Amino acid sequence: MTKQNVSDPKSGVNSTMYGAAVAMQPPAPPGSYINISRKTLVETNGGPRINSWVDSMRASSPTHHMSTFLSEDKTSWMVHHPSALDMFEDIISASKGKQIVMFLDYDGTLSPIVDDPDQAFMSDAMRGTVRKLARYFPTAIVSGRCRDKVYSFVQLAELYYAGSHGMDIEGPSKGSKYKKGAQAVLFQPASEFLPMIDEVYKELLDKTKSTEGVRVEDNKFCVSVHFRCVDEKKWGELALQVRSVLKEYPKLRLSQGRKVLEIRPIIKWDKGKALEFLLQSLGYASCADAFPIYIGDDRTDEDAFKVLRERGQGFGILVSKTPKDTHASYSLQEPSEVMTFLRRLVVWKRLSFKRHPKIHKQLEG
Ligand SMILES: O=P(O)(O)OC[C@H]1O[C@H](O[C@H]2O[C@H](CO)[C@@H](O)[C@H](O)[C@H]2O)[C@H](O)[C@@H](O)[C@@H]1O
Repeated sequence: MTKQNVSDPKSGVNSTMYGAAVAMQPPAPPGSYINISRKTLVETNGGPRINSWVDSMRASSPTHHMSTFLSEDKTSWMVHHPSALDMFEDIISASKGKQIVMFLDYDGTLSPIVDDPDQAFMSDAMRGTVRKLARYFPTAIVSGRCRDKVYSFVQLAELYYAGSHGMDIEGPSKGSKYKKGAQAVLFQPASEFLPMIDEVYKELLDKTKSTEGVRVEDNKFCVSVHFRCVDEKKWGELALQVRSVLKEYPKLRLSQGRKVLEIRPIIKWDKGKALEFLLQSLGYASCADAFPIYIGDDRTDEDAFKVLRERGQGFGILVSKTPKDTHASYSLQEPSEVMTFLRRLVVWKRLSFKRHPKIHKQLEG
């Protein structure tokens, strides 16, 4: 899959671009992701670059089924990103002697993707599984959504939450029961951008109101413009509307998720930084102690997968039915497989506690 490192001298933002974000590039291959650079954002006025926006919008959430991929592509994908269920024993043995710390994305990982973002509920079975998981492992939800919103879906007070793509982090009110010295957490590195984000949210609402099916979501430190329900013929029009707002805001950047344009501050903070921050807050700054497992389905989760690869610590697991360009080590196909994987972790831990009942009692208490 095509992949380019792009440095924008204007904003100083370096972004990895996959596929068609640069003008006149061929369309991105299925399954790749795009960050639209500020250059593309501000230096053009319609024409071919809007076409590349539309290409990248198309590539952000491919509809291709696994059966449409060449068999060598599928084989190569499964060799390089095998199922985390098939590799469960290997994952466990790699974690030996370390505390597993769980990081879970929300949409597309714990809840299925649906048309209406307000209806993306997780099942009671998934909630029960995550509750049990958090009994045995420090667990954080890391989401692009506003923290309050994702909390209202998950409803588990014992978890850590990182909302707005990691720009709004809060720990459980009672603190961590896993590690002495874990700090109480509330961290909002983009708070100075709140008035700007609020302004942009309102402008985007106004500017896009004529486009049927568009949905603008206020995620507190970032804004999502959903085009899942917008007719594909209108994507160019929507791209123009969004660009006309954003060109006035050099301190904001645009990236893409699954049928969504994500607008956020250009600060160097993302889900990967949030993961590192949470590990440190939990008292696991040293790689020797902790084994992080991050499960996510989206472009923004790649920042966290990349951090784990670079640190050589733990693993990333990509939730996807189709081959994608990813820094994750393993794959799971859909939220139901995520639930199975989490349940196996719980069962494995319970069994190991049976062999060490004293530790079990301490944790349960
Ligand atoms: O980091 P996440 O928890 O995965 O959040 C990323 C975005 O997720 C939501 O949008 C996605 O899910 C919606 C509901 O299934 C779907 O309609 C939409 O097309 C997807 O992009 C959420 O609404 C966004 O605000 C998040 O940024």
